[in-house]
Amino acid sequence: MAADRKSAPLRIGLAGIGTVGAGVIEVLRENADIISKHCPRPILVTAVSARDRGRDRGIDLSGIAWVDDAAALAARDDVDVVVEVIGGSEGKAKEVVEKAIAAGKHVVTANKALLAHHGTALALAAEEAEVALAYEAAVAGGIPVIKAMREGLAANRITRVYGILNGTCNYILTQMRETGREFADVLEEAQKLGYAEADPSFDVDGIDAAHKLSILTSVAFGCAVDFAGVRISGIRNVSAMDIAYAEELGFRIKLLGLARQTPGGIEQRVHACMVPAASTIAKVDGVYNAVVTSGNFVGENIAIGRGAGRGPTASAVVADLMDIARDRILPAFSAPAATLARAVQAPVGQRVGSYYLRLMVVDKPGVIAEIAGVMRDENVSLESMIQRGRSPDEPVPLVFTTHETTEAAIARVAARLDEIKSVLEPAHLLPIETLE
Ligand SMILES: NC(=O)c1ccc[n+]([C@@H]2O[C@H](COP(=O)([O-])OP(=O)(O)OC[C@H]3O[C@@H](n4cnc5c(N)ncnc54)[C@H](O)[C@@H]3O)[C@@H](O)[C@H]2O)c1
Ligand SMILES: N[C@@H](CCO)C(=O)O
Ligand code: NA
Repeated sequence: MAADRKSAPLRIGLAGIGTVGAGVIEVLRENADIISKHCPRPILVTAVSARDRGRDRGIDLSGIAWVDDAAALAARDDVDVVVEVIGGSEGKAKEVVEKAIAAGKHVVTANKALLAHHGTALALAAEEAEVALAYEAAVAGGIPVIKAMREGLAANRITRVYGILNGTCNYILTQMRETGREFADVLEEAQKLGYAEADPSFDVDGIDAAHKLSILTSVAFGCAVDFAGVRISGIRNVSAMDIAYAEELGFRIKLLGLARQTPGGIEQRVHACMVPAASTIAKVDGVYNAVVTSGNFVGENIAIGRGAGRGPTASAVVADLMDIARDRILPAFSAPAATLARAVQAPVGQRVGSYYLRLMVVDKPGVIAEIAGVMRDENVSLESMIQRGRSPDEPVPLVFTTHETTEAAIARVAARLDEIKSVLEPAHLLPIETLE
């Protein structure tokens, strides 16, 4: 019996046949020979479910059972693993995963929103049911970052993890820099390429990166997933002008997710920031993601790869299926779920670092002195200033970089500058991350 099970097919119920789901079928078919070399059990999709049965997806579904209600996949005798690639933190996706676990089926998902909101509870349920909850595709797409952190780096105390965690934003920022095009144009392109979330504001407002960061934080620091503890802002306010000034100042603008252990607790932040143009992360462009992990013995470890799209994401889903077929099942978030306590979150406003500040001002004598006075009052020291172009009729940009200061001090500066009549727009503020 045991020998039979070891070579019997691992049967998949696929919930969702969109970008990722169709990719999973494609990888399993096209790479069947290579997969069988690494894996003692064939992996077969036996049942599928999606919203629209009649849609032409360009893949042959003959011989695969169609299920109208994806949650019914859990009850099928011909399904050992439910692959959830529907998306969304609530609704059908959650029901599918919960029912699968309750029915004793393994789960593989690409759904970071679901895990960010319900990851710890689902991990607990999966452990109690003695089934896998695997989600490599959910964080940094095709990069095996969960595997690296949970296995390859497992002997380390992790002190910091950060990276480019959203392919759509990185694609948009790269295109804006390379072509000077505006944000909205490029977003449409990322959607067409299958990179963006169903609601692309999740990408551009930093929510998707925060979902992923909260999962990484849990794996890295052995705490409960705490999405509410992430401070989030996105890239909507990054303009072509800031991208050009970044270049001039020796930086690139990236949307980063950063988590680290501080004396006051765990700090989790997602925001656009300037990074040194010469740094490795600055050169990670397009749909590529990067995850940089610091461990107390290994030092710094960098993984780079495609973070979104059909092929890379499906590659990660299938790798998880292969682990299940090999009986390699680990606790979802590295530590056993029952030990994942809610970590203290670091207090807000305590970031210490430099800032980029762009103001749009009326070009008249005394403006700079007034601005410098505010900085002096708040004890914020200037590192550089760029003023170019004179125009009595139009707002002109004034760009500053500061020496090290606190987030709270720079926020007070921005609020006070907003009250100056000759400052025409709220300050465009970006942290400068030296990544040291
Ligand atoms: N596209 C990517 O690059 C990528 C990368 C990593 C993770 N993900 C995640 O993978 C998941 C799927 O993303 P996608 O890009 O493939 O989305 P998609 O919109 O292309 O596909 C979603 C699929 O789910 C089906 N679906 C929707 N509601 C359903 C319901 N109630 N019952 C049954 N089926 C339903 C749709 O019919 C469709 O087949 C999401 O969680 C997403 O965040 C996507
Ligand atoms: N929308 C996501 C998909 C990958 O998780 C991104 O652009 O990174
Ligand atoms: Na991954």
